[in-house]
Amino acid sequence: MNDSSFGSTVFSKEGHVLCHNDAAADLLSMEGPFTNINQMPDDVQNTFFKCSLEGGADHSFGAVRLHFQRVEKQKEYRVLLIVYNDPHYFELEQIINQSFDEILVTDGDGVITKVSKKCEELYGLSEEVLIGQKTADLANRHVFTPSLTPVVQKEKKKVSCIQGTRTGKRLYVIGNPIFDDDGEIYRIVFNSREVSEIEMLESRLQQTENLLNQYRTELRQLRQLVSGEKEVVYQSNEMKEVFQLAAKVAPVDSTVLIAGETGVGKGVMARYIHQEGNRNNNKIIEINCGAIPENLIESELFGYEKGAFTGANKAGKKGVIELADGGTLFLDEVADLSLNVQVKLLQFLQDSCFRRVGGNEPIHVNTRIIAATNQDLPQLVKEKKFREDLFYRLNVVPMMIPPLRHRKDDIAVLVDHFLTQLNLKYQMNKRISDDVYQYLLRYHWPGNVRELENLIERLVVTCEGSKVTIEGLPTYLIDYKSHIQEGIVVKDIIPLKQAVEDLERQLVTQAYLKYKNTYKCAEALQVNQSTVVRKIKKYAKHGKLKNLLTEN
Ligand SMILES: Nc1ncnc2c1ncn2[C@@H]1O[C@H](COP(=O)(O)OP(=O)(O)OP(=O)(O)O)[C@@H](O)[C@H]1O
Repeated sequence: MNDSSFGSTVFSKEGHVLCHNDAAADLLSMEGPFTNINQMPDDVQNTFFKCSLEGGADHSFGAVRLHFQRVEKQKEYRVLLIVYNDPHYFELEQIINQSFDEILVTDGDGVITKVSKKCEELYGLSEEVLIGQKTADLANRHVFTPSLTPVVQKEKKKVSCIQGTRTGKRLYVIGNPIFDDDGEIYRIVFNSREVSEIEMLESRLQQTENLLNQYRTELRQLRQLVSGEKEVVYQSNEMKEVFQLAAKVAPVDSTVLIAGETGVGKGVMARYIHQEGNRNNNKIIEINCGAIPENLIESELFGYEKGAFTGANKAGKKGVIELADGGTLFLDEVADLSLNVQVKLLQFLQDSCFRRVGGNEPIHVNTRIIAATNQDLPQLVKEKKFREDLFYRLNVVPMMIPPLRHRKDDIAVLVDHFLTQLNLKYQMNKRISDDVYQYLLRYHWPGNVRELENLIERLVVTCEGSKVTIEGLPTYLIDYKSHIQEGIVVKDIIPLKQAVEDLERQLVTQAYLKYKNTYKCAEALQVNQSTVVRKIKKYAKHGKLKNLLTEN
């Protein structure tokens, strides 16, 4: 006890000094040996009595700190006084004891030099009992097993394990070596935490993450509502494939030609590609080539020099190709461009440079082009209404967005998405009944996603109550269902296989007679174009189809 740099005194509960070391007398500036608490200053005595009542007390005495601790000894108790002359040590002691983890420190040989108060809870042994013991002996006595000390000593780095304790707890323990100047282990610090606590923290973390995701979604929806920016949702395998392609083309500068019926989401896709690409710090400019009069579209695209034509801005004007420099230009309805403008666009795509209307100077820009059309461009090329060379230039990466009726798996997610947005927008909480979903799934959606979006808005706004039911549906949706159900009239009983083939042949032949184009047939029959080609081959061996194909 006399070797310690701390002052230590042990009292009986009545205040008799049972023993003390020299440092205690030194630090308290008292003549030793002292025999009773009443020989000490009043404030020290008061702290002693406070400790007796409460089990522990701290006190500052001049430059030193006193720490009283009540130690239960069978039927009586004793009070231990520890005097620190180093306030930092006292502070460290407090920090260790406040730590959420149990902290146990050994020397390089595994002899415990320090433990935090939590040890009693985890191992069922007090600080006084544990200090001075070897972790290997404690492991042998199953106070905790296995001992991590030999592993840290061997590995000489941070290691961890799961320990069991004699109190029946499971601990996650991390052992960290501390080295002296010679690179030898001088201390090992172990941090232990109950596994159930970790599991509880994990589950809390999970709950917090879920909440965070929910807030993120709400924030994104609110942002979209405020900025008008639209989110893209899809579920079908068809759209998954389209988006995989979009993810591949987004980071490169290749020109993309997006084909698809009106309202399928070609504009949405163009914005998605721009947003996911490297140009998203710059803007995407969208222009509907079909909505601008033919005599204006050239100057709109390429700009004009001052005095280029009567009525022009005196200073001249930049066109959208120039304005989108560094970003993306989305040419919607590209098939509507006149042949003259097509030539100029082709030149730009080849050289990345153009001349303004009325200008001679070539202007170089770095603008990515994404084009879209709902027309059959190869057919327009055949009819010489669209330049073949421009078609190939635009069609570097072709992308086809299927009509909604060919990807019915998207309908439910789109409905939910629009419903959430509209509920947010109109501060409502409307839901859609299951039978309404069935009608929505059956319908053929000629106006595609746009039509669906508009219908949902109409239903949300006009339906009474919190649920949209079939009574609120427009009659064309209800009638469409009955049309499908009535379908084909059976007059006679024939083998099913033969009936199916007959019907298939008739439908394929009629469709091909009408459209003379496999893509249009596929659309009318609501199957893939490859299926139409296969069926035509199958049924063309004889009959009308054979004649038709030989005529062509
Ligand atoms: N996958 C989707 N997720 C969410 N909204 C979509 C999706 N696809 C389309 N929409 C919505 O449908 C509407 C029509 O989309 P968009 O204007 O992009 O179609 P489009 O094919 O470019 O039509 P058009 O041929 O008439 O120009 C828009 O309001 C768009 O936000």
